[in-house]
Amino acid sequence: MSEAGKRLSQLGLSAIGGRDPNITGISVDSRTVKPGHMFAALPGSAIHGGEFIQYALRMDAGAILTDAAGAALAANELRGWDGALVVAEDPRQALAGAAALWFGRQPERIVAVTGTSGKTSVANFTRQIWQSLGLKAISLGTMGVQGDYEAKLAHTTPEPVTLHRILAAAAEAGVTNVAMEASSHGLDQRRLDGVRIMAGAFTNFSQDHLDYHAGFDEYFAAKALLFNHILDSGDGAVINVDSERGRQMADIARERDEVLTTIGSGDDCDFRILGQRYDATGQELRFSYRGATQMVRLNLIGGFQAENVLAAAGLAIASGCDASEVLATLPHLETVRGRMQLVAQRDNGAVAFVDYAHKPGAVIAALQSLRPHVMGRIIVVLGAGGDRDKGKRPLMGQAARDFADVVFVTDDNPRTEDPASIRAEVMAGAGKDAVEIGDRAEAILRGVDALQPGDALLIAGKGHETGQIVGSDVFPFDDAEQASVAVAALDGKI
Ligand SMILES: CC(=O)N[C@H]1[C@@H](OP(=O)(O)OP(=O)(O)OC[C@H]2O[C@@H](n3ccc(=O)[nH]c3=O)[C@H](O)[C@@H]2O)O[C@H](CO)[C@@H](O)[C@@H]1O[C@H](C)C(=O)N[C@@H](C)C(=O)N[C@H](CCC(=O)O)C(=O)O
Ligand SMILES: Nc1ncnc2c1ncn2[C@@H]1O[C@H](COP(=O)(O)OP(=O)(O)OP(=O)(O)O)[C@@H](O)[C@H]1O
Ligand SMILES: N[C@H](CCC[C@H](N)C(=O)O)C(=O)O
Ligand SMILES: [Mg+2]
Repeated sequence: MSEAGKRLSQLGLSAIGGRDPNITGISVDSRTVKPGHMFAALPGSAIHGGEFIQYALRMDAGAILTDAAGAALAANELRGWDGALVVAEDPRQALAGAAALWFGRQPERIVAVTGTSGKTSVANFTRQIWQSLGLKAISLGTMGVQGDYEAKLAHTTPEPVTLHRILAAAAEAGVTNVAMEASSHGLDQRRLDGVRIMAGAFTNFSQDHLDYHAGFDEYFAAKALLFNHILDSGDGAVINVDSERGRQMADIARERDEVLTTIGSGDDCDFRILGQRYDATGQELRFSYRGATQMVRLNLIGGFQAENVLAAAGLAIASGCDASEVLATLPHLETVRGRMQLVAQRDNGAVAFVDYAHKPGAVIAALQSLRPHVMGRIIVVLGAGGDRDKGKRPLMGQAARDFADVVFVTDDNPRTEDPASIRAEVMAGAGKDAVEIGDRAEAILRGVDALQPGDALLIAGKGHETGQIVGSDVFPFDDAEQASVAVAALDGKI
C-alpha cells in the first residue's frame, strides 16, 4: 500500500462528524491492523467484526468502517475516541469501493465468469486465447493468479484489499487483460464491487454451497449479482442458455441492456454447438458462430469443455478481440491442470484422468463426458470434503453409481470432520457395490490396478490440489503424482 496514505474522503468515505484523517492502510482483520489503518469491521457469518474494534483501536487504527450493528457492539470503546468512524449500510460494498480507490490502477479489460462449474476453466481458456493473440493477460481464481503476472491466492475470489492489490500490481507489470472467477461467496460478499468489469459469463447451475446460501434461489441470486448489479448497460454478457437458469440469466442481462452472446444448442444461439466427435486425446467440435459454420479440433477431454471454450471465446470477443482471430486460437488451447487431465497410462493402454469434480453436477458431467472417449469401463475414485455442504455427499455417491462401472469411495479433504462419517454419507448414495477405502493413495492404487485394456480411471474431487487437509494439518498429496506412482509400481517400473 502507498507509503503516503490517503485521506478518508479520497476513498469515497465520509465519517460521522466530518473527520478526514490520513489513512495508512486498510485491514479486514483486526490482527493485521497497523497504526493509522482503516479497520473494516464486517458482519460475518460466525461473528460480527465489530467485536474486534476494541483490538483495532489498541493497535492505533485511524478509522473504523462498519455498520450500525458493528458500531453498537463497540459503543463503549468508540465513545471519546478521536479517530474517524464510518457507518455504512453495506460496509462490504463500501470496503470494495475504498479498496479500488486505494490501489487506483486496474488493467483496462477485465472480464468475470460465474456458474457452478467451469469458472476456472473458462477464465483459464480466456487468458490462453488473449496470450495467443499477443496480449498480456492473467487469469485469477481457484488456481491463483496465472499468466503474465503470478501470485498465490487463498480464495477463488479474494476479498477486495487482496484483489485490488493484485490488480494494481498486474497493471503495473503491463497486464492489460484479466479473466477472473466470480464465486457466489465473492459476489454475495461484494468482493467484486469495485472492479471495473466489462463483460461477464455464466456457465451453468447445479447444487453447491448450500451450507452458505439459504437455498437454490438464494444461490442463484448471488450468481445473478454479476449481471444485475456489477455489469451495466452496454457491457457484455456471455450466457449458456441450455438450462432454465441460463435463460433466466439471459433475461436479466437483456433487461439491463447488456450486449448478449448466447451459447447453446438452439438454432437462435450466437454460438451453436452442432456436433462433437470424440477420440482418445480430444474432440472435433462443429459449431456455428452468428450463422457461419466452423470446425475445430480441441485437444481437450470431455464434451462440456466445448461449452467452456465457447464461453471463453465469447468473453475474448466481448473484450474487443476480432472474432475470426479468436476462433483461430482454439485448437491451441491446453488442458487446465486438474480438469479432465490425462495423468498416467498403463502398459496395457488404459488411462487415468484427474478431475476437480467435487459437486454432484460436476461428477455427472465428468463421468458422462468421459464415456464417449472410452471403449472399456469407467472406474472412479472419489470422496467429499469435510466442513462443506453435507447434502451433496450422497448425491455425489449416487452420481458415481449411475455413471461409472466401478466405484471406490475414499477421503477428500476431511478437514475437521470424522473421515469415516463423510465416507458413510457418500457410500449411502454410491450403493453396496462401491468399495470403501479411506486412504486416498491406496484407493488410487486399487483404481489403477483395476484398469484393463480400454478402461479409464477418473480420480475426482481434488484436481490441481497439492495437499490433503486433515484436521488443521495439510499433508502433501497430489492425485496426478499418486496415479503415476501407482502405474509405475503396478507395471514393474519401480
Ligand atoms: C464463509 C465466508 O465466505 N467467509 C468469509 C467471510 O468471513 P466471515 O464473514 O465468515 O467471518 P467471521 O469469521 O464471521 O468473522 C467476521 C469478521 O471478523 C473479522 N475478524 C475475525 C477474527 C479476528 O480476530 N479479527 C477480525 O477482525 C474477520 O476478518 C471477518 O471480517 O469474510 C472474510 C473476510 O472477507 C473471509 O475471509 C471469509 O472467507 C473464509 C475464510 C472462507 O473460507 N471462505 C470460502 C468459503 C470462500 O469464500 N469460498 C469462495 C468459493 C469457493 C468456490 O468457488 O467453491 C471463494 O471465493 O473462495
Ligand atoms: N461446463 C461444465 N459443465 C459441467 N461440468 C463442468 C463444466 N466445466 C467443468 N466442469 C466440471 O467441474 C469441475 C471444476 O471445473 P472448474 O474448476 O473449471 O469449475 P469452477 O466453477 O471453477 O469450480 P470451483 O467453484 O470448484 O472452483 C471440472 O473438473 C469438471 O468436472
Ligand atoms: N472451493 C471449493 C473446493 C472444494 C475442493 C474439494 N477437494 C473439497 O475439499 O471439498 C470449496 O472450498 O468448497
Ligand atoms: Mg474455480
